[in-house]
Amino acid sequence: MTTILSHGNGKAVWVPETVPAILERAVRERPRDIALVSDECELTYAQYGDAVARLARRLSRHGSPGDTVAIILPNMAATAIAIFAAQSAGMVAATLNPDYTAAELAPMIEDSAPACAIVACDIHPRIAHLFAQATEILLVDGDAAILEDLGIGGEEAPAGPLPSPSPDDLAVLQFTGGSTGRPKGVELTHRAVATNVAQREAVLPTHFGDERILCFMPMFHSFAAAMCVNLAAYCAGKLVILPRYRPDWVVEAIGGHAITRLPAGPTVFNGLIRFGGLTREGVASLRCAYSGSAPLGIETLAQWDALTGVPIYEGYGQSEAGPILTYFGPGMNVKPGSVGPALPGTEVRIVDPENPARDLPTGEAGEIAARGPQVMRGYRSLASETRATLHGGWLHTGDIGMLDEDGHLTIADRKKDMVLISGYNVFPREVDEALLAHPAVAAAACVGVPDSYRGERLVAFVTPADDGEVDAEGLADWLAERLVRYKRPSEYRVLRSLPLTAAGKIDKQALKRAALETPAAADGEARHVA
Ligand SMILES: Nc1ncnc2c1ncn2[C@@H]1O[C@H](COP(=O)(O)OP(=O)(O)OP(=O)(O)O)[C@@H](O)[C@H]1O
Repeated sequence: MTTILSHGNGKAVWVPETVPAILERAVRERPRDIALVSDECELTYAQYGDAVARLARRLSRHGSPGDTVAIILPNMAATAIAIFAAQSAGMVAATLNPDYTAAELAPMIEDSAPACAIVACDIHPRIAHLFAQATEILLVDGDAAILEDLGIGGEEAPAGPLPSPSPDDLAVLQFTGGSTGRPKGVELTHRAVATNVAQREAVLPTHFGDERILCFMPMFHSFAAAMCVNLAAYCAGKLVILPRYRPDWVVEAIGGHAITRLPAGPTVFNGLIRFGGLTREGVASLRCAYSGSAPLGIETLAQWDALTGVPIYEGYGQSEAGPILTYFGPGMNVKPGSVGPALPGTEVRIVDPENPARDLPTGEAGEIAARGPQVMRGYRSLASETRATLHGGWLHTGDIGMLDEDGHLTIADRKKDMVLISGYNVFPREVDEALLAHPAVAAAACVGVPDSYRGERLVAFVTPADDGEVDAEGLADWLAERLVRYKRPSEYRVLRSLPLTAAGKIDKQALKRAALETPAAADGEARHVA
């Protein structure tokens, strides 16, 4: 059975009840269309569906519905196949970052307690000891090898259908990006994930059977799972998978595959602008780009627009929310710096961070709370964190933001990144934006560190644009014209590049650690100005 989700301007979209149903529709309606393209393979929807069914059968032999399947693969077609296969077998897909060290993966594997693990051959030797004896390990030596192993394209008859999981069963165990601490395992049901795909569709409609989507964002992360893997299957589009982000590969793939949709994080848009290989003609096939997972600078948006003319729609969410809560879409009055209105079926409130029962008025900054079908069931094995995050169906996001009179949300910062200087709340993101607007700055991030006099102070990290020079005094003068004194950093450090998390966000934890070290730290040159 399918249901209809009504949307602001009256359009109705299909709401799948489970995640496998998304792929099943594409297989049924577009069997001969190309579904997946990677370095090693090109699969039609019929072959994609067949590969998923065969792998699901194999997984079912080694585990039961409700068991977890750990998927530790780089970006490749097998990753998408493995996710759908686990879910089609009624099991729970847990995608883990293949670049993590064994020590980083250990707690996630312990929390997942996987019945099966699908692991890349070259990664396996260094993590083999983390799995329990009973875990069945399927090794993957490239897309071509796994497809051959599954018998895809051979003479064998296609595998028959599998029993469907129910909407309230768990579909995904999604580990958070770890930007603010140890990654937490978020439990999402089929209903949460499948409804969230339809909610996104209601705001950002696709053309069924006529989309080409580029995937270079890490597939283990919730953004790529939603905006690449599930989005492509929902619209029966072609998913072109790159092993990772490299600006020249991205530019080449956009032209070579006539890509229509480009999901990316802000650091990618920045990188592509600076790469210099983008032309209007080169991106003529793009209908739009999607930004999410971290703040898109107003400056980046303006530069991208001037260079390409392609709209970027920005949204906001977190792994705990299926993962999307808000998005701008075509036909909306897009306001730079804002992340759009709540998706249909989603409520967003701003509450007092000290007293979550108290709503704050329009325009006032407070903690973002959200409610909707996409919200998680809870964190795996972290009952007290779950109780602290979910109250009566409301997800307390740990992000600070405000709503305007149109119901559009603006993110000020993460609660954990907010800094208290001489009794004033300072959002480092506002200072980052002001620094980014300086023509000599390519990237900027400020972090708070303890200060015996002011309580906390800000340390700014910047990278120079085009390998030029950034002058700390110049930056201080620039900010003096734009920000009140207490918001200005007390120290500036210049780095060749800013550290990124595995999900491609600026790693503020690493910067905090660097800020606490002696000023003449590692990679950069430190200059005190106040
Ligand atoms: N458009 C956006 N603008 C600003 N911040 C965003 C945006 N989209 C997402 N974010 C940030 O990313 C967070 C969600 O990221 P994710 O679920 O990957 O985990 P993480 O927060 O990076 O890691 P952890 O929860 O482990 O610290 C949000 O809570 C928010 O802080």
